[in-house]
Amino acid sequence: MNALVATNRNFKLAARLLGLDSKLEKSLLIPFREIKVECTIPKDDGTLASFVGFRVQHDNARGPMKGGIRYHPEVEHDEVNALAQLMTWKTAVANIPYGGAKGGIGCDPRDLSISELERLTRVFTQKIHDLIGIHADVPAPDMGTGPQTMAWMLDEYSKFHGYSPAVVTGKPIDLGGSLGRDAATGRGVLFATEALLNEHGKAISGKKIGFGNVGSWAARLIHEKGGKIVAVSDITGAIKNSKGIDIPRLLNHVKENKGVKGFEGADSLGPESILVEDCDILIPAALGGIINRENANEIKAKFIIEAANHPTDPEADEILSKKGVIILPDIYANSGGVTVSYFEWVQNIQGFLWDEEKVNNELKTYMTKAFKDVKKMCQVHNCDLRMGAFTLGVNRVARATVMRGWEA
Ligand SMILES: NC(=O)C1=CN([C@@H]2O[C@H](COP(=O)(O)OP(=O)(O)OC[C@H]3O[C@@H](n4cnc5c(N)ncnc54)[C@H](OP(=O)(O)O)[C@@H]3O)[C@@H](O)[C@H]2O)C=CC1
Ligand SMILES: O=C(O)CCC(=O)C(=O)O
Repeated sequence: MNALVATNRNFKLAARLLGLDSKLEKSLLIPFREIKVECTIPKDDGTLASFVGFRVQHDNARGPMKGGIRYHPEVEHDEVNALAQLMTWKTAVANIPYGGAKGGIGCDPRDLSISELERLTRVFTQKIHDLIGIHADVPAPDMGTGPQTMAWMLDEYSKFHGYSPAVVTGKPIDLGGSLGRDAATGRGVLFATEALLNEHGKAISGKKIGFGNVGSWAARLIHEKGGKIVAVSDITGAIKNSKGIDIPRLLNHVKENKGVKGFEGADSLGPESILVEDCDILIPAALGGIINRENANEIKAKFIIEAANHPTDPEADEILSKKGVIILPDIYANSGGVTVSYFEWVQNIQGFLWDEEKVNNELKTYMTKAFKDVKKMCQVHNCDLRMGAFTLGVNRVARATVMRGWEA
């Protein structure tokens, strides 16, 4: 299912549960601003290459718009719109003073050299610099981007506006990045998983996950807590060891080989079959829409923790719910990244650096509080965790919108 259709469907279900006025519902759904830019760069061989870049600013009722920048071949209009909308509800669920945005460039970063990626990032920043800003819209990394991308964005933005570290988060530490941001989404996934399992009287045991920034940090931290990771995948392939994968050794292998493929100590798997492997907890941590009506019936996990954004189609949601599978939704489960981005922004504005322990403790406090808030909405509306999170987020944004004078 198209990502925007799926996200709109979840929003509308939440709006009905909340009894939102239909005009307010429509206004909350329509993005504040959609930016589409052409980015042409000279390649290293002297030829020109053109790419399309997007920034969708969905809503700013609760504060500056916030969300990552994705470099991936599948980046397109509807997907970026859906991701921007999810950011609006996510920042509200986390109860941090932001709205939502998302951006990206349709490109395969694996096919571009470092200098080509730098030129592309600088051209993109030149095209959007007057529409982002510390109190307007604050980008961060997402798939295919990282601290280096944010360093280039910061540098290019600062040429127009003066040195402004708080204009992006997820920066290198030397440029004002926060300790703990790199691990934050994965650490938040761990805290979210613990909160859910605790409620069900269980402890961390077997899992499987994608293996980028979020997936590899989640795997590392869950492994440290005694969890058994039985299968992981990335773009190079999927691997499995039902006795548990040696995660520290796998992390070294990935560093040296740029992927999980060829890891000794696990068998290789078809990329599709990883989702339906026998395990207690499934943690999708890559692309959207991978759990759908084609595979939902085959999933054996009892819990799904959505580290990725919108990994589960609404049709799959229905099938899984009938099977009794419990899904911890993206707008709560992966909110650790944007929460520590908020801490980074606060540190930059104050010109003060927190130690990592403070970052991690604050993150745990926010994640625990958000879990309780989501659960409360589940009780009020007699709904599942996804609708609990959506009603929580949408209600907070709706209230802020009305208080700011939407009626006028
Ligand atoms: N970074 C963050 O702070 C946050 C990220 N998220 C979400 O988490 C998810 C992962 O993001 P992040 O870890 O940052 O991104 P990364 O780019 O670090 O990792 C992405 C992972 O997905 C894999 N991948 C990419 N394309 C495919 C494909 N076609 N098939 C299978 N695997 C693929 C990559 O493989 P390979 O490494 O081999 O390319 C990699 O393992 C995304 O949904 C993102 O929106 C959510 C909240 C915050
Ligand atoms: O850290 C941020 O600002 C945004 C992270 C993000 O893109 C996400 O949560 O999906």
